[in-house]
Amino acid sequence: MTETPTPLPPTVVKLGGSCLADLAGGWWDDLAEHGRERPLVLVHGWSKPLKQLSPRYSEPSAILRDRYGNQSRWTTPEVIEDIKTVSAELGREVLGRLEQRGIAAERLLGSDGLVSAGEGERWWWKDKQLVELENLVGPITGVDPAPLTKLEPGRAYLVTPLARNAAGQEVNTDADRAAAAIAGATGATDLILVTDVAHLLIDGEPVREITAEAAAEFRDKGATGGMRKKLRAAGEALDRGVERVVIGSAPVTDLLAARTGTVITRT
Ligand SMILES: Nc1ncnc2c1ncn2[C@@H]1O[C@H](COP(=O)(O)OP(=O)(O)O)[C@@H](O)[C@H]1O
Ligand SMILES: CC(=O)N[C@@H](CCC(=O)OP(=O)(O)O)C(=O)O
Repeated sequence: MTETPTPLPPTVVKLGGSCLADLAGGWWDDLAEHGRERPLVLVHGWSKPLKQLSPRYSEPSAILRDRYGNQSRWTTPEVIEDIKTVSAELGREVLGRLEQRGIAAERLLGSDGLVSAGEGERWWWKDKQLVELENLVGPITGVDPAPLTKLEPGRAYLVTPLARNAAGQEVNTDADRAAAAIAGATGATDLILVTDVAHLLIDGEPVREITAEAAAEFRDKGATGGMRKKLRAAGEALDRGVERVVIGSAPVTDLLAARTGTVITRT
């Protein structure tokens, strides 16, 4: 009797928009080496590429805050189009780099059946005022891994984390939290959040290891901006069964082995 092999869970790597343009050749060699052993799901951000597309994405009004202090991009249909434009360009580059190194890579929009979103917030802090506005951003309500049909060593997916809401609209989501939801839904043991800082800093000191509980405490009391989103994503990933979340910057071989960066675990 022939046995069906148990599918290998993927490694999920979130590529921060802050650093994507600067990732040098060695980075891709390391990632491809890992990709020959394990299926890869890469989830990318776009904060810096959008700023490079237009100066309006550097204006303070481009980013809103909800009543709890969480940041979110002010997203209109035009912004969704710009996200798709920069993501298509990023996709060509990332897929090219992986394919040169022998990894068959495919690009997916989260909104094409992978990520669903719920009703978004209506009240937002914009230009220091709390205003009611329609923001095309939704909280992630589910991930259907069915479009990830080829989770095999030697293959990678690059996911653009847009989502689809119940009304069928395409909405923006937070890329770190989307990566966490995808890691949970695919049974990934590791979620790697690659960014432009080597560690989480607490009181100016780099943190090597931290529990989910301590990370959540820092998130609620002292974390700001992009790191606040990452800590929120890390907590959600661990709640969904991921064993460890690593936040840091290249070299990626060390990040993937948790030899560098900040490692967050349940206990
Ligand atoms: N406590 C902290 N430790 C480290 N980085 C922090 C902290 N608080 C805020 N940050 C900021 O978070 C940024 C990373 O988040 P973000 O800009 O969203 O990156 P990415 O585009 O990679 O997701 C860092 O560049 C740093 O400026
Ligand atoms: C809702 C919301 O704000 N979404 C984020 C998603 C991209 C992202 O998170 O990009 P980084 O990885 O570069 O931070 C945004 O549009 O900026």
